[in-house]
Amino acid sequence: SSEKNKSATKKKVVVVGGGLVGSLNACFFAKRGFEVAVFESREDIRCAKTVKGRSINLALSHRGRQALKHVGMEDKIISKSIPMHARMIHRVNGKRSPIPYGKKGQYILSVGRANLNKELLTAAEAYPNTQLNFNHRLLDWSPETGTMTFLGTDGTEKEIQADFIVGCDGAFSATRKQFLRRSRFNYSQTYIPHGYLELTMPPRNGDFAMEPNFLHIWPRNTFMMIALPNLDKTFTCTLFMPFEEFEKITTDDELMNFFQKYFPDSIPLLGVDALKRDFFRLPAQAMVSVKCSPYHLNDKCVLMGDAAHAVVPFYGQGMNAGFEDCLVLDEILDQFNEDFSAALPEYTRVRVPDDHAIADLAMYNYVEMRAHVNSKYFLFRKYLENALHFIMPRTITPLYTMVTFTRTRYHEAVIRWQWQNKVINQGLLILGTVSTVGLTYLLIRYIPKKPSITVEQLWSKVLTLKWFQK
Ligand SMILES: Cc1cc2nc3c(=O)[nH]c(=O)nc-3n(C[C@H](O)[C@H](O)[C@H](O)COP(=O)(O)OP(=O)(O)OC[C@H]3O[C@@H](n4cnc5c(N)ncnc54)[C@H](O)[C@@H]3O)c2cc1C
Ligand SMILES: COc1ccc2c(c1)CN(c1nc(C(=O)N(C)c3cc(Cl)c(F)cc3C(=O)O)c(Cl)s1)C2
Repeated sequence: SSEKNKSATKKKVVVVGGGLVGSLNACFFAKRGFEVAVFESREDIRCAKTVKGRSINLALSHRGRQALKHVGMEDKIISKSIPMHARMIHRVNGKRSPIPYGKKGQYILSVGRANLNKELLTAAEAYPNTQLNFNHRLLDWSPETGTMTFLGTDGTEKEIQADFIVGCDGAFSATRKQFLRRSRFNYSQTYIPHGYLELTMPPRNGDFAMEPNFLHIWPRNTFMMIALPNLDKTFTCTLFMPFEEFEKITTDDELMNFFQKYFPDSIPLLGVDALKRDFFRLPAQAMVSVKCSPYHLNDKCVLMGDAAHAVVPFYGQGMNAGFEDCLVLDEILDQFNEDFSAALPEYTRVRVPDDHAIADLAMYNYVEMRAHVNSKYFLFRKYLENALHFIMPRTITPLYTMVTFTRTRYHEAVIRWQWQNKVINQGLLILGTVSTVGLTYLLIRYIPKKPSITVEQLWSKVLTLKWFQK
């Protein structure tokens, strides 16, 4: 039948990794009518109790929402998330200052990672032409034949044939191994000296312990803590600190002294016992930044999400960028009428500059936050940006607004931001010069022509004074 022929002509797409990007990509390819097979090394998290080791919740913003919208998932995900309209800056003295993200409709969403992953897996599975395989770890694959080798839980190896492979297997991607063996493949990875550790802030009297619709931040230069709300009225607090600092805190007393010094207001909210338990439960996790190019290999394979570009989390964009990858490839497949041999090089040409730009931005923000962002500076910068945006809305748009609330290509947002900084610096220079010249003019203009006292008179007064002092 034509249906049979249609599916027969459509390629068999294998998605490696059933994480956030892999499961969303499965929806994108299934929606296009491809035969999709997802292979995920972990067990089906929908049956598992909790997912350990990754950030428990994430900030979803415009780019990610647009991708979810394309496969009809936006409303379902939003219904299980909490809007954050502003940041709440916590100062050492306990004072808190809200800074709105923008105009009324501009907010970001706190979503639970496990729930998001489950919803996307279920959405992918709902397509008749999609098959999910858990407990299958990719060992290797052949660019020549498209043969893929997976390791099952029982230790047996399984070979399957793929027409097209989408590597969504995260920062330590196995799919990427084949790319690393080829000439002209560029790869770099950087571990930052900071680690992160998650603490849970329980509800207080049955309700959120802090205002729920905020991204809470305790900026302390080298240290920083942020807290995002969860549907169960808890907050997940993520503490960022150099590993060598984590290593210095080995006892309850050292922990309490540290929190008393840097995050005093959070102690009663976290609860002393819960803080001690959570802090020593798991070691701090590392954060790595991975950049590579090209993202495609012939017309056989493409890397997407963290497998292509793992970024440090200091812009809350990793998942949003990975989700936008799915949307960009889909737009290009439309442009090239699904001709992979033309679409894949175009995807690399378009997407590499943008994903490298967000990787650089996130690293830049990490260095900024660590170097000199304490509460005052953070507040000053945000007020200045928002004020300039208010005065000249079409000329000055804060960088985080372009990154978080628009689909301005990441590398274009950086170019625009650099240009804006030049304009602001020149503006400040002109302002400085004009006010100096103006002030000097006023001084000269209004200082009395005829001095009320001559130099001789002034000198004789000085001598008299000196004489009195003897
Ligand atoms: C502390 C922290 C906070 C963050 N906060 C945010 C945020 O606020 N907003 C945001 O947008 N992003 C955030 N991120 C980034 C976000 O978590 C990642 O960008 C996102 O998870 C990438 O999704 P992915 O599917 O590409 O990779 P992953 O989520 O890593 O999924 C990869 C999947 O592939 C599987 N896999 C791995 N190897 C194999 C193999 N060989 N065979 C088969 N399967 C395999 C893994 O089991 C996993 O399920 C944060 C990250 C961290 C660490
Ligand atoms: C779950 O773990 C994590 C870890 C880090 C993040 C998130 C979730 C979500 N993050 C977001 N960052 C921005 C942003 O653009 N900037 C510049 C900020 C960057 C930092 Cl580091 C910060 F603390 C506040 C802002 C801010 O402006 O609020 C958003 Cl907008 S959301 C960072």
